[in-house]
Amino acid sequence: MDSQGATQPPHVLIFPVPIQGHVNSMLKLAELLCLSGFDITFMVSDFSHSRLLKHTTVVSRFKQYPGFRFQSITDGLPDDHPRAGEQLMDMAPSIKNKTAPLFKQMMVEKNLFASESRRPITCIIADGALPFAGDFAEEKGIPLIYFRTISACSFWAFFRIPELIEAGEISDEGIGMDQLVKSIPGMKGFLRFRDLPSFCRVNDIYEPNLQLMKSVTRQTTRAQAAIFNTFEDLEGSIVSHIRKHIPKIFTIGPNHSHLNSRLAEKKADNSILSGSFWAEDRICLDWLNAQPPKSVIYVSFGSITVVTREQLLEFWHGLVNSGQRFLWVMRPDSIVGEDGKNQTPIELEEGTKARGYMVGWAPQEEVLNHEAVGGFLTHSGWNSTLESIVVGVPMICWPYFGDQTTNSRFVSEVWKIGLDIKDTCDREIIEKAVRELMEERQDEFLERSENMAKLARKAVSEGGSSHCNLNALIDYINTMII
Ligand SMILES: O=c1ccn([C@@H]2O[C@H](COP(=O)(O)OP(=O)(O)O[C@H]3O[C@H](CO)[C@@H](O)[C@H](O)[C@H]3O)[C@@H](O)[C@H]2O)c(=O)[nH]1
Ligand SMILES: C[C@H]1CC[C@@H]2C(C(=O)O)=CO[C@@H](O)[C@@H]21
Repeated sequence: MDSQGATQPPHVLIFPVPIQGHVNSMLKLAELLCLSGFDITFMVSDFSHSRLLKHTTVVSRFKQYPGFRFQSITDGLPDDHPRAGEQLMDMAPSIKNKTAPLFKQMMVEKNLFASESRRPITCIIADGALPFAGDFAEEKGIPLIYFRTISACSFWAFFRIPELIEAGEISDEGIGMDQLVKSIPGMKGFLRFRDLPSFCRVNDIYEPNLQLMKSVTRQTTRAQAAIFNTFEDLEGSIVSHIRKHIPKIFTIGPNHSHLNSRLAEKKADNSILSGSFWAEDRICLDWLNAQPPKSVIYVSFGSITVVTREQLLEFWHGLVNSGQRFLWVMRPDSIVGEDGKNQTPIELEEGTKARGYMVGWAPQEEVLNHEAVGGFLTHSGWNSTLESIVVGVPMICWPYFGDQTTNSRFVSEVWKIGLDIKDTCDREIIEKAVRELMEERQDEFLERSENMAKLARKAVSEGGSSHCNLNALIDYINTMII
């Protein structure tokens, strides 16, 4: 045992990219590790910290774990920066130039967050999209584990960018959108160019975001281990390809469901841990209570997607014309472009009054778990995808960017639990897809989705793959202080 003595547990620094989808899954990880008695310092941007304080109960929730602390740091962007849509990528240089040096300084000045009751940080679990955390860990000789908040399938596609470029599959001349991609083992025969992560859609292979994603993904291999928010029955065959490059991988997901399962085992309060950056409108649950089972399609495009008014109207017409009930999340900051002067057509207002309900932000995990919900029109963010999978809700995928274009192909072609309407935004296509998912092929989609849900729940129950892997991860982190 080292000089801190046998009594103090490992002290883990958890550091997500400060955006909703990354903070959510890493907060769940934090509570999972708190349950095993670890001390945790959770590093979060000032912006997301203030959102968490305003819209969630994280402070009282984590009070039950005396070894847990939040530490906030700037993301380098002004407060009024939108942090959504195309401007999201402004975060990469601002984190690199402003957050990274400050992080280093803070770690040194605060003596790796050591105090009388806590060891200095014994292990860093950093978001894999934060390479500077890896630089710091290497420089100081602190064990590093990268946590990937995206799916294994999209990570593997990102990982193969050098081979895709080498083979001319991402090229300055471009290849056909429907051309099958050959350079990704495990995805031959169904992955088309259009299903690659959206950063691959370039005319110039030196395009900065493509190069950034290429290097960010490849540097994952320098960590001692990686954690994926997925489960073996879902993505084990893809993970086995990644293991050839990163031998120690812990698949412990779906994290949100794993947390519920561990809390239930401990007979602790297993209410949902919300990390929402917006106020959750809980009245929509009352509206859902009044709807028949599996009759509502839930519509949400996550925290970053923005749509033009034109696109919004296509969705709206498609939903109203489908004749199905819908619950639609429209974030206050999610409509761009147009001047907003256009009036909403009267038939849409009437169709919405009759069968729809709109909110600014929903308690999504609860909504998806509600018996009235029978489908999810989603942007295919990885958390949303997993949250839908766990409760057996089939999806219509309308990916917006990044990993989502790959996730949606796996939903439709590999797991066959939904439809992929990427690269279209047309009221007739939307209407047809909604009818197909909610009526014509509902039984077929529900059957496959429910089977996958059983596998997900098995993975996070005692003896399941994710459950065993989390135990192994905890043992592994414990060995770091012996
Ligand atoms: O009304 C809402 C809408 C969403 N959510 C939650 O917000 C999270 C959204 O996460 P995700 O579905 O992953 O989407 P993004 O917010 O877009 O997440 C970013 O991070 C993900 C994880 O890396 C990536 O998969 C996405 O592509 C990236 O955009 C989920 O936990 C939802 O439950 C709510 O609680 N209420
Ligand atoms: C916001 C994008 C940058 C990082 C995220 C990501 C990752 O590798 O973690 C991939 O694609 C996007 O969804 C995210």
